Amino acid sequence: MNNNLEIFSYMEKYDYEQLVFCQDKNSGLKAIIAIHDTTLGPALGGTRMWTYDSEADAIEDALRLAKGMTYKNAAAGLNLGGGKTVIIGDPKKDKSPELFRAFGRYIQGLNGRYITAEDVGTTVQDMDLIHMETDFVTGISPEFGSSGNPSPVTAYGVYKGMKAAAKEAFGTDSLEGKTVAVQGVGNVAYTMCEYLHKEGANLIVTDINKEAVNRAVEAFGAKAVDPDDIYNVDCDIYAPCALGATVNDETIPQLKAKVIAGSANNQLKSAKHGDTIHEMGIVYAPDYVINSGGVINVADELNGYNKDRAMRKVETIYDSLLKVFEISKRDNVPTYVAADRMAEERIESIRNSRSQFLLNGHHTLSRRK
Ligand SMILES: NC(=O)c1ccc[n+]([C@@H]2O[C@H](COP(=O)([O-])OP(=O)(O)OC[C@H]3O[C@@H](n4cnc5c(N)ncnc54)[C@H](O)[C@@H]3O)[C@@H](O)[C@H]2O)c1
Ligand SMILES: CC(C)C[C@H](N)C(=O)O
Repeated sequence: MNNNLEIFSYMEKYDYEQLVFCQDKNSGLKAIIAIHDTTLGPALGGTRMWTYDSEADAIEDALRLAKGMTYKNAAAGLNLGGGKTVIIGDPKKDKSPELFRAFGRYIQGLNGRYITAEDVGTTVQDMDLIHMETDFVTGISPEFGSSGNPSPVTAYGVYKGMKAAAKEAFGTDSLEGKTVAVQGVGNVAYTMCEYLHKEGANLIVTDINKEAVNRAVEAFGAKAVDPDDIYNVDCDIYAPCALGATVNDETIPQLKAKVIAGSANNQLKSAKHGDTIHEMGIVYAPDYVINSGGVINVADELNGYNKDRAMRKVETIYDSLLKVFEISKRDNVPTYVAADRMAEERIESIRNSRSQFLLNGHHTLSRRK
């Protein structure tokens, strides 16, 4: 999309269903809810709070992230569609109970077409405020019978997914003695490092936040490097766990890793970068498959949260990735294309199985009473 905001043509191109603008003067709420596809079920996706350079950037982010959730939820085998919200604002300064409650009322107005949860810049406490106005929110506090913060579960899924990628690249899924370069040791990556350390992996870490680095150095004996140096360190696995688009023209020539497996969303700057790393023989674990543990966990709340059941489902990320690698080899396509095929095939098969007429209260026969 460009700054001319050709919204409808963009929505048509990628087949978006709905874009909702939410404004509340009293609380300062400015939010955009994007619903991409609800073939599989209601759209579930987190709420990101971020300071955007322009409104166009915020709309584009909401749209891009919502489509990612359609693919993530489909690939994870969830009966959920894809959506996402961005709230324009600084999470350190602009939060208030009024803002999240106003936002909750907008979600309620969508009557279940969209269900939210945490994303970058929002917390369990924010979800609890939203919950005061709507039930269409997950990742709320455990005292409400909920699953709480999804990050540790995302971390477990990334760890399992990294093992699957290691199996593909090295012939064994053991990470003992492997060196993992971790970019960003925040909520997800810290717990991921715990699993890796326990298995005997060597860790190289970086973060723009010095405290986060020090914590990892102290707890796991990790080696610290400067943020710009993480790409060219000697390692087996590069784990992007901070921002998106870090696999790009500048970073790819520096990479020594044989595997890319981390939690960040939208790791490839563009599709061509997925093609390049494929040609180089790097095993890339597609981001939305490996980082789906959080959404799998919060989705479990919709059936009455059961932690064991959720964790068992998160473990299937290992097999999903093996399937992606198999499709990649079978069809001779990069793994990001293979993952898209896996997700699209599932959406299409459900769409087709739903073409049959079903009696409900909203069709023409209901007028005959
Ligand atoms: N939290 C979840 O459950 C979840 C689920 C799916 C995907 N993700 C994705 O995983 C990533 C990490 O999520 P999180 O919840 O751990 O976030 P977080 O904010 O807790 O951690 C990110 C860390 O990256 C650091 N960072 C930012 N820019 C950096 C840079 N240029 N170089 C090095 N470090 C940098 C930050 O200082 C922070 O410590 C995000 O991309 C998020 O979208 C998270
Ligand atoms: C529903 C949330 C747990 C989603 C999470 N923020 C993600 O990007 O997968």
